[in-house]
Amino acid sequence: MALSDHLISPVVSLLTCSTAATLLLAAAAVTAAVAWYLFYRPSSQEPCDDDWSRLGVRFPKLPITFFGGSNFRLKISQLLEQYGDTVGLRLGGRLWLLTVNLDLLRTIMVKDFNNFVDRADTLNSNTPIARSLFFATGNHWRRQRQIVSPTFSSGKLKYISKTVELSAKKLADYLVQRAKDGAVVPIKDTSARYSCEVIARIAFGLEANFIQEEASEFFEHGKNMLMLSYEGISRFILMSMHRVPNLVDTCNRLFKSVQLFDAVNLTSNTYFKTVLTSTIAERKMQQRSGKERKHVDFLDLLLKANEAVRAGNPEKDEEGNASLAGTEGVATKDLDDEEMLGHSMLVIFAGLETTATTLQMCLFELARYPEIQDKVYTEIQNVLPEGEASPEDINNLHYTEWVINETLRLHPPIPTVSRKAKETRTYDGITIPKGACVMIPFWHIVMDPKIWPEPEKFIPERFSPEEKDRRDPMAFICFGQGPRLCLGMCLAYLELKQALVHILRKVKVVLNENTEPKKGAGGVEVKSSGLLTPVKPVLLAFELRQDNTQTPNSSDDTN
Ligand code: HEM
Repeated sequence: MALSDHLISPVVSLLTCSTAATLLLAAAAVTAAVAWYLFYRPSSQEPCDDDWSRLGVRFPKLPITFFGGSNFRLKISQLLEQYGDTVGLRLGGRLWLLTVNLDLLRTIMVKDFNNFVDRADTLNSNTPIARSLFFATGNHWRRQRQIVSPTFSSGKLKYISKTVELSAKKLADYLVQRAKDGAVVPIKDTSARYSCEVIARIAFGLEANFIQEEASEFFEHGKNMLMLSYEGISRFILMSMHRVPNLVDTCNRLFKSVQLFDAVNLTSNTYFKTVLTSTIAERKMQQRSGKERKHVDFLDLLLKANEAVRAGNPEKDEEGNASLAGTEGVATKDLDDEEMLGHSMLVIFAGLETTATTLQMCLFELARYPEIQDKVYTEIQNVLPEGEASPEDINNLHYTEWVINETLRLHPPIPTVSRKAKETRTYDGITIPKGACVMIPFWHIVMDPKIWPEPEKFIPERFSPEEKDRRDPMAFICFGQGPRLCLGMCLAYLELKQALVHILRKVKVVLNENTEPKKGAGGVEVKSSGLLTPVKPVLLAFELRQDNTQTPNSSDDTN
């Protein structure tokens, strides 16, 4: 299911501190057991619902459950195999349309976007992040997206490119050191430190040094901002109680109104509120005094964009506007302090895990396929053999980008997204009723052999211009699609390419007897749902590429 369904679904929202967590976890487990007994028994043979039959959609006659040994991905694949590319379901008391039909997805995500602006769930939280772009609905989303989109455009990236590069060099130096030590590297943690450092620096201008530093409050709170650990229980309860009408919506309203449960870790919320509130206030004062800062960051850009809205002249930017094409409404009110805070926290949350997972899996694939790594290295040597990598140089790394895309195809960090229908609509005989949710499993689309021959193989050339022209663009939607596309896509490519340039110039990434997986042992086994997570932490080894015996000094902090 969607990120919001898996990670922040109502019951994930249950817990905010460890004592309460233990009690509530126990209560949730008992509730789940009772619910399981009352609403779903594996022996039950009676049809669970036929709502979808009059809507022109095929649907399973027996209740669907994701428990009792089944796993989410497998179940979804079985359903699609059995019923075709579009299947009607009832889960958590809601109607869900599961579809991998690319024409229908184009209609939902792009052509008729105005009827599918919202994702399936909002965040059960009373903290600022719950009001941010990812979780906003309808006109609240439109207004925020219009204000923040121009600040994330590729044109604006030139302001922050040098700052990203600084962290990429530090990452490479760190790996050189590990190569000299002969140590294996828990690459997810290292990649997460890199992406978190980049965000702290480019988003808020903070003097972050997370790559080398063992303990960092910002990094720890960034990783733990949302209560991910209760994901399993939330799914268990929601998926099982399919017969309770409007269960999810009722839980959402209840948990939010009683204020007992919060999907956000409140300690992390307080930490970020303190750090970010003072940073925002300081920056506002600087802007009022007309002082120009040496290094521009996203906060500066956001304050300017907000000021423009207040002055009645919202920023225009070809990408920002294009990303809102086909939507209604214009931003007439600037972001208030709470919204600024929420947006800042969202950038940390949305940018940290996704980019770190992609870098982790990309380095693993390069270690697994040394000949592909050699090609990336050769391209880097040809395009920018040494010195600084400007955004233009980075744009010319075509093969490197194919490798990143192939990594995203095989390992999409967010494997599923969702949409919710505002009104009832019929497309080609399929009716999606008002309030129904659409489940879009990317990982299923990107493994379809009709679209991607030999889908399990890592073949970067699939993304050459000729191959791309032959394919429906909806077949590769790992950043989403339409006006609600990932806001940080250009930034993610910049971060990933800068990291690869500086790492591969200095070291080779390899698998050996001490790595996880070991050399020749095949792929990485991942957990079946939610954000893409390997079952065992991936450990990679690095070898010096040339004379890197000197103590690294390339990353002197010039900020
Ligand atoms: C490889 C890295 C990344 C991947 C694969 C990724 C993927 C996604 C996906 C699938 C969505 C949902 C799109 C949809 O519903 O159509 C999304 C939304 C979003 N992403 Fe990313 N993302 C990445 C990096 C980032 C970064 C670096 C940032 C910001 C710093 C970011 C900020 C956001 C935001 C704010 C949204 C919500 C957009 C909205 O609702 O309007 N993402 N991302």
